[in-house]
Amino acid sequence: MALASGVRFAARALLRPWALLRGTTLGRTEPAAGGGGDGARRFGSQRVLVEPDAASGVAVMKLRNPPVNALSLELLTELVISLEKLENDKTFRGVILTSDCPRVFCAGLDLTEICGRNPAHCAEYWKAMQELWLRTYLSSLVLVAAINGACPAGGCIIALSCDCRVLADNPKYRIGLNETLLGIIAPFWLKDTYVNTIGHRASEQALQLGSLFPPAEALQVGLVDQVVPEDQVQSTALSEMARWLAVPDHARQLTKNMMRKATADRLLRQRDADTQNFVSFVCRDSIQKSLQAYLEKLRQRKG
Ligand SMILES: CCCC/C=C\CC(=O)SCCNC(=O)CCNC(=O)[C@H](O)C(C)(C)COP(=O)(O)OP(=O)(O)OC[C@H]1O[C@@H](n2cnc3c(N)ncnc32)[C@H](O)[C@@H]1OP(=O)(O)O
Repeated sequence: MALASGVRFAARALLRPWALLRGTTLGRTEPAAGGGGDGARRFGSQRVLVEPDAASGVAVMKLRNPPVNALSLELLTELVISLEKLENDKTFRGVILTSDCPRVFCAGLDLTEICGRNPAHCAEYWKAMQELWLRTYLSSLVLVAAINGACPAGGCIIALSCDCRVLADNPKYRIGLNETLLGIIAPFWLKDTYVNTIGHRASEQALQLGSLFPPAEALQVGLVDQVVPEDQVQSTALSEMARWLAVPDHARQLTKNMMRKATADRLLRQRDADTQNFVSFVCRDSIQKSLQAYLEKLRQRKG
């Protein structure tokens, strides 16, 4: 029965991707009425706005932590809770992840969470980052990243954990794991996610150079799946979502798990060691100095 309804839904969505827009504010400038159409009720938290559309089974999850969606401990926690809520509600089959902040999808780790902080806080923070990656990378939902702004480091990891990525064609919106430029290194599970997406040689080079790819290069290296004009990112993400939802959930979910379980298990087997490695690394004086200098440089630039 579920399969039949799943197929029926998919046919409808494939014919009219815009049908998925119903009840969301996507494509509309004015603030949505209280709850959108079809009884959809927006929910979320201070830093994550969720616009569910029960009729389509698709929710839009917007990061809303101005000015740059830096991954604070609160944002990490609220993202995990919002995703878990949608996964537990069988009405929903897909989530589009996007930004509510102009020009930035997500600026990566909130550096103030690890600069000048004690080891206990750094450990708590890193566990939250691990949890978000595990939740998104292994999600039973279809996750489509609608990348409507800059997407460095931790932001890139969130996008890479999705099933596919649509990037706005703006040369300022660069994407990549640029950790080495801050004097830090990506942990193995970020490396693994990169390798699984763009291959070993491309990852080896991009990780060492801390490459931030402009849209055309990101598409060429396979870091994103589509590059479209900025005003088409959300509609393209919806069309892509319809393509993925045309597949019966059970078969797609088992296949996703087959493809990703080994990578996730590597972290699950050594999660405490990974946390200890992170804490001992970032709490080194030399690394603290490097991060402080980077933050200072950021604060001095403008625009
Ligand atoms: C040890 C292993 C860890 C591996 C895992 C992940 C690593 C990381 O994620 S480290 C973080 C990497 N992130 C970056 O390198 C991005 C840094 N930010 C930028 O490049 C720009 O801010 C960005 C392109 C995202 C946006 O540019 P603008 O729109 O011009 O904004 P501003 O640069 O003016 O920034 C506004 C405001 O935000 C502060 N900011 C920016 N990024 C961060 C951040 N990641 N953490 C904390 N704060 C950040 C910036 O300093 C400005 O602050 P104010 O001057 O106080 O307004």
